[in-house]
Amino acid sequence: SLLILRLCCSPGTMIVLVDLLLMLIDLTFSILTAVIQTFLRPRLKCIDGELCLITGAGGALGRLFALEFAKEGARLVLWDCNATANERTAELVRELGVEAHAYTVDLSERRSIYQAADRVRAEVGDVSILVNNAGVVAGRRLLDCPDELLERTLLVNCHALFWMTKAFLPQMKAKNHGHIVTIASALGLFSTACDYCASKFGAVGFHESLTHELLAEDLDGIKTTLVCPYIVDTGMFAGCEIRKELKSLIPPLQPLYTVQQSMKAILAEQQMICIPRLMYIPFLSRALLPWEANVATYRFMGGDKCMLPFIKNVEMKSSNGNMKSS
Ligand SMILES: NC(=O)C1=CN([C@@H]2O[C@H](COP(=O)(O)OP(=O)(O)OC[C@H]3O[C@@H](n4cnc5c(N)ncnc54)[C@H](OP(=O)(O)O)[C@@H]3O)[C@@H](O)[C@H]2O)C=CC1
Ligand SMILES: CC1=C(/C=C/C(C)=C/C=C/C(C)=C/C=O)C(C)(C)CCC1
Repeated sequence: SLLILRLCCSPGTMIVLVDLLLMLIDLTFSILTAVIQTFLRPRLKCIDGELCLITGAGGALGRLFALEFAKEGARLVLWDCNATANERTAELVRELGVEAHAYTVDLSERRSIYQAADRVRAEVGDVSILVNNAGVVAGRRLLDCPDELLERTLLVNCHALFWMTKAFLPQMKAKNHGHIVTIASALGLFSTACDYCASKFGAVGFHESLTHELLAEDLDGIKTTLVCPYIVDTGMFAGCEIRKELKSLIPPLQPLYTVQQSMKAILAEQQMICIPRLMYIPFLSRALLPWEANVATYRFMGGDKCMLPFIKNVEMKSSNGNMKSS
C-alpha cells in the first residue's frame, strides 16, 4: 500500500490526474455546447472577398455551391473536367457580378491537379476556401465493373482530396486561415452494395485525419467541414431507392436544400453535417448494433438492394451507348 501511495503521489501521476480532470471538463463542455448549439441559431462567418475553389463546379451541386458562395461575396475558382458545363457555371456566377475563373482539370490525374493549382496561384491568388465536391460512381456490380472505372472512383472521390489539400494547404497554413470542405456522403458513414462507398469512407477518414493533424499543430484558424448527404435528386444516382412504402419517410433531397444546409454548416464552421439529420441514426446504429441487427434493418428498409435499379439504369444506358456507337 506504501508503494501504491508513493505511485499516486508521484509528480507524473499527479500530472496525469490533472490532465484527466481537464479532459473531463473539456468533454462535458463540448457535449453541452453541441446540445445547446442544436437549438440555437449559430453565428455565421463572413466570407466576403475570400477566394473559394470548388471542384466539380459544372455539376449539379457544384454549380449551386458556386452560386451560394458568390451570393456570400466570395470570389470563385471553378474546376471541372467538363469545360462547357464549368464555363456555364462561371457565366452564371459572373451574372451575379462576382469574379469567376474556370479551369478544366482532370481530378483523376495528380499531375493535372498540381499543374492547375500552380496556375491558380499565379493567375488568381491564394485559395482560402476549398470545396472538394467532385465525385463519380461506376454503378456496376463489383465483378461486372471494369478495373479502370473502379480505380476512377477511388482516384476522384478519395485520392484527389490528398492532392488538392497538398496543393492548397501550405498557403492556408502560412496565414493560419482557411477552410477545407469535403463533400462526402451518407454512404461514407454506413454502406450498401456499391463501388462508391469505399471511396466515400476514404473521404470521411481523410477529413478526420486532416482535422486531427491541424488541431495537433494548433492551426485553429484552418477549419474543416464534412458534408454527408443522403440521395440528392441530381441524376447522379437515378433509380437508387429504398422500399417503396417507406420512400416518402426519407425522400431524396432537393439539390438546393442540400446546398443551403451545407452552406449553413460551412459558415457556422460546423465540423460535420448529415443531411437530413435522420442519417445520424444508421451512422450510430452501424457503430452500436451487431452486424446482423444492421442487416435486418437494411433488409426491412430496402437499404440492402437500393442500388439495384440504379445499376440497371447504368447498364441500360451503357448498352444503348454501345448500340449507338456500333
Ligand atoms: N447526387 C447524390 O445523390 C449525392 C451526391 N453526393 C456527392 O456530391 C458531389 C456532387 O454530386 P452531384 O452534383 O450530384 O454530381 P454531378 O455528377 O452532377 O457533378 C459532379 C461533377 O464532377 C465532375 N467530375 C467528374 N469526374 C471528374 C474529374 N475526374 N475531374 C474533374 N471533374 C470531374 C463531373 O463532370 P462530368 O459530368 O463530365 O462527369 C460533374 O461536373 C459528389 O461528390 C457526390 O459524390 C453525395 C451524396 C448524394
Ligand atoms: C443503406 C441504408 C439505407 C439507405 C440508404 C441509401 C439509399 C443511401 C443512398 C445514398 C446516396 C445515393 C448517397 C450518395 O452519395 C437506409 C434506408 C437509410 C437505412 C439504413 C441502411
